[in-house]
Amino acid sequence: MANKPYIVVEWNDTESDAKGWLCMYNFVNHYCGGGTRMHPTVTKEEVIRLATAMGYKYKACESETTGGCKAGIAYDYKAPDALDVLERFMVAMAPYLNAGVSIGGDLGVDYGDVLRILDDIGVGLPQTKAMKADPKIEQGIKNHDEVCDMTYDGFKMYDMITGYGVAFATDEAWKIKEGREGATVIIQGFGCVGASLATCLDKMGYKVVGIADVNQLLYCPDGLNIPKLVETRLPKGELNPEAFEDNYQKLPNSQWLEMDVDIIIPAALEDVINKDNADKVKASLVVEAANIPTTPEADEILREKGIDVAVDFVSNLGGIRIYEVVIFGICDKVPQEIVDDTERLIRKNTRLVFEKAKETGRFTRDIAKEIFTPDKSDTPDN
Ligand SMILES: NC(=O)c1ccc[n+]([C@@H]2O[C@H](COP(=O)([O-])OP(=O)(O)OC[C@H]3O[C@@H](n4cnc5c(N)ncnc54)[C@H](O)[C@@H]3O)[C@@H](O)[C@H]2O)c1
Repeated sequence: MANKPYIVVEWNDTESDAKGWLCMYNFVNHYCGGGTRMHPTVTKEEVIRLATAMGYKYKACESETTGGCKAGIAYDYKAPDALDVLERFMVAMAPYLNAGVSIGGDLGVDYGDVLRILDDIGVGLPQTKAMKADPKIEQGIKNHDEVCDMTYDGFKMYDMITGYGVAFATDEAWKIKEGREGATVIIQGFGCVGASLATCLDKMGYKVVGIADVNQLLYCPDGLNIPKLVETRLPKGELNPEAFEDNYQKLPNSQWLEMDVDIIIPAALEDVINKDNADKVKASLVVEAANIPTTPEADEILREKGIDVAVDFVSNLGGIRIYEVVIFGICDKVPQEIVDDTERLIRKNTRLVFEKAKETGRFTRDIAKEIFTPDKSDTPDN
């Protein structure tokens, strides 16, 4: 059983005060994958927790080809030299990237920028030697380039798949809990994940009554007009006040988790449900769209209160599953086929966890961690 990260690398920028870490939690088939985040508050511990979650996520993703990793840079992603910092970090990490450590985007880092820098510094899409020699993978990479440009329900595939997957996890968990039709939902975050998640839930008949972004909690007990809010959304996932209707209330965004609703979904930042606020949660289901949004202390409070948690590494695996199925040729480059595959997998895994929780009365995170324990690491390619 892998319970410690296999490799952690630390980096200090020579041109700025940026600092960064690459944590390779485990290699499977000499390969691992995960995102890169940039934020002033990133720490080594956070990167390790995120990489650990990636290890569990690839296991839940049924991957036989990839382990989990994560990169994090402590720097302001809005700074004028943020992309230069990202490039210098990736140059420093190139020996690992060249050996099959595949890093993508995450909070504050755009996947397109990562792909462009990887090309510029001569790495290309990170692969092991065996992958580079495999014509099927070469074709998979070409297919992946095409899939990145495809759309589904008006969203680019990568901007859609994680949010839709979280919506499927929500629906499966809610049905097993025998929750009422038209349940009310509040989402924290309206970026890539939050906007597509709200769209899919709205289409499935859930009533999205609140959305929190960096500026406020927008709340309406009768339900928000999701298509309009999505269509008018501002860059960086901000709600557009021009789309607000007269009966909408603008509340402080810290109130997102204490409103009287059936389901709350953190889809923005880490550690937002913590020891200082977990006792205020009134919902009976928390669905984790963000990575590590609940601290271990908050978990204890939710467990005591009998609140179920659909955990991050099961609910939000859409973004890594799409990469996996396209690169390794599991799905054709057909948007509906890719969405169906993600839906099948996320519903199946959510069902496994929630049915066992119902049967045993145990906490969902404990069950999920048992079922999806990552494999012990093998080595990087050399
Ligand atoms: N993008 C993906 O495919 C993907 C996949 C898996 C997990 N995740 C995780 O989901 C989360 C969101 O990712 P994203 O890609 O949607 O990010 P994003 O940058 O597109 O959007 C972030 C959203 O959070 C909001 N926000 C920021 N600070 C806030 C605050 N204090 N209160 C309320 N809202 C706040 C922003 O206004 C924005 O709406 C992250 O934890 C990320 O790691 C993303």
